[in-house]
Amino acid sequence: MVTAVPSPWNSANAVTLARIAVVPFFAWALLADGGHTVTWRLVATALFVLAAATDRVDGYLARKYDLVTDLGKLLDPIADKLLIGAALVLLSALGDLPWWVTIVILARELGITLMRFAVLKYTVMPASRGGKLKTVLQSVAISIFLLPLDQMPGWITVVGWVVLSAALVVTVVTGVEYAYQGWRLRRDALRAAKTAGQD
Ligand SMILES: O=P(O)(O)OC[C@H](O)CO
Repeated sequence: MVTAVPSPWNSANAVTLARIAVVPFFAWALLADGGHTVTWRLVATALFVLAAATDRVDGYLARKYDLVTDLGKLLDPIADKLLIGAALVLLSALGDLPWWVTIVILARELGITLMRFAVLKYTVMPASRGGKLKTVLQSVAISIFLLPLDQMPGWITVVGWVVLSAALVVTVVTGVEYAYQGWRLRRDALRAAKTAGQD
C-alpha cells in the first residue's frame, strides 16, 4: 500500500506561518508609546499569548489530520524562536528583563537551530517532549513579564521569576540533550560511511 505524503502547504503549516506573521505586530504593540503604557502592554501580552497558543494548534492539526511534514518539523521551532526571541530582546531593551536571561536563552535557541540545519543531511530533528515543555515554560514566563507589572501586585513578579527560573533550567538541559543527540547522529553517520567505504 502506498501512503500519501502530505503537502507541506497544509493548514498546520499555515498556522505556523501565521505565528511568524504576528511577530511584527506584537513588536509594534510592545514598543508603542515608549513601551510602558498599560494599554499597549496588555495589547502586546494578548498578541503574544494568542500567537504562543497557536503552537498547540499546529501540532494538533498535523497529528489529527496526518499533516506531519519535514517542513513543519523544521518550521515550528523556528516560529517559536522568532516570537520568543523578539519578546526577550524587546523586554531587555525596555529594561524589564535582565540581558543575561535573553542571552542564555537565545544562545541555546540559535545553537540548536544551527545544529538542526547541520544534521539535515542525516535527518530532520523534531521537537522533543522536553523542548515542548521548555517552550511552554518560556511562553508563560514571558507572558507574565510582558504585563504592566509595576501596576500589579508584587506576587505576580515573584511567580514570573519562579516560572522563568524553571524555563531557564529546562532550556539549558534540553539544549545539552539535543547537542548530544546531534553529536551521536553525526558520529553514527560517519561510522556508517566509513564501513561502507571499507566494503
Ligand atoms: O527546543 P526546540 O528547539 O525543539 O523547540 C521546541 C518547539 O518550540 C516546540 O514547539
